[in-house]
Amino acid sequence: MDRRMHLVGKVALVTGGASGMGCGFAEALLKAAAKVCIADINVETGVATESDLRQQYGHENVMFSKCNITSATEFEAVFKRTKEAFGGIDIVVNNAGIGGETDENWEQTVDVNMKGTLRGLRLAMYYLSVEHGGRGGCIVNVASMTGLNPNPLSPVYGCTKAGIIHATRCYVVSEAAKKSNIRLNVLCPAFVDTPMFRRLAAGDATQTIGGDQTAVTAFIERIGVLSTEEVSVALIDILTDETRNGLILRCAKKTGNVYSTLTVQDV
Ligand SMILES: NC(=O)c1ccc[n+]([C@@H]2O[C@H](COP(=O)([O-])OP(=O)(O)OC[C@H]3O[C@@H](n4cnc5c(N)ncnc54)[C@H](O)[C@@H]3O)[C@@H](O)[C@H]2O)c1
Ligand SMILES: CC/C=C\C[C@H](O)/C=C/C=C\C=C\C=C\[C@@H](O)[C@@H](O)C/C=C\CCC(=O)O
Repeated sequence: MDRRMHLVGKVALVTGGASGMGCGFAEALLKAAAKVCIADINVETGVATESDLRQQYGHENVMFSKCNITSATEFEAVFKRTKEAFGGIDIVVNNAGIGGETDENWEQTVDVNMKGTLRGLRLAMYYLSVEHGGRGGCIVNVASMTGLNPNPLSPVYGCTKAGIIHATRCYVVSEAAKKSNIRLNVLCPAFVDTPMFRRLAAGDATQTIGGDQTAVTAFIERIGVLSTEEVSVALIDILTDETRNGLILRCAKKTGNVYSTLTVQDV
C-alpha cells in the first residue's frame, strides 16, 4: 500500500515562516505544490517573504498573516483566515521560537516557546479535528536537540524545548488525535544556519547564560551547522510518510537524521 501523503493542494500553516527555518519549510511545501500561510510577528519580513514566494510559486498559493503567537486573539485569527482563504487546514508547523537567558528576556523565552507553542498545538488539534469541521492531518512541533540533551548555556531555552517534546507526547496518545487521524511529530534540530543562529555565532550574549562565547563556538564546531534546506528535507519526510507518527526526528550535520519514538512504554 502507498503510505505517501501527497502534498499537492494540501494546506499548511507555518509559524515563524517569515525567515530562517520557517521560511525554508514554507518554500519546501510550496515546491511540493502545497498552499502555505506564513504566520509571523515580523510584518516587514513577512510581507517581503510573501511577495518573493508568490512570484515563484503563484499568488494564490501563499499568504502572510501577522501573528504574535503569544496573543490568543491573533493566533486564532490566523487559523480562521487560513481556513477561509484555502478551504481547510491539513498541516500545522509550530516553528516560531526565540532564545534568551538574561534577567530581562528569559520569561519572554518561556512565553513564546512554551505558551505560544502550546497555544498553536491546541489550535491545531481543534482545527484539524473532524468534530470541529477539520479533516485530520499532521502537526509538526519544532523543538531542539537542547530539549533532549542538557545544555548549561541555555537552560531556559532547553526547558521550553523539552516542554514542547512532552506536550507533543501527550497529544500523540490522545483520543482526539486517534479519532481524527491526526499525526504528531517533533523535529529536534541541532544548529541550523538561520538569523537566530547567526546572532548566537556572532556573540549575542543575551542568548546564553554568562555569555561564554568560547564555549558557544566550541559547541558549534563540535556539532556542525545544517542548512535550512537540509532541515526542510527532514520536515517533508515526516509529512509525506504517513507511517511517521509519535516520533522525534533528531537532525544534526554530523550524525544525519535519526528517528526515535516519543513514547517509551505503555503503562
Ligand atoms: N537555528 C537553530 O540552530 C535552531 C536549532 C534548533 C531549533 N531551532 C528552533 O527553530 C525554530 C526557528 O528558529 P530559526 O533559527 O529559524 O529562528 P529565526 O529567528 O531565524 O526565525 C524565527 C521566526 O519566528 C518569528 N517569531 C519570533 N517570535 C515570534 C512570535 N512571538 N510570534 C510569531 N512569530 C515569531 C521571527 O520573526 C522569525 O521570523 C525556533 O523554534 C528555534 O528555537 C533553531
Ligand atoms: C541558534 C540557537 C540560538 C539560541 C539557542 C539558545 O538560546 C542558545 C544556545 C547556546 C548554546 C547551545 C549549545 C548546545 C549544545 C548541545 O547541547 C547540543 O545538543 C545542542 C544543539 C543545538 C542547539 C541549537 C538550538 O537548539 O537552537
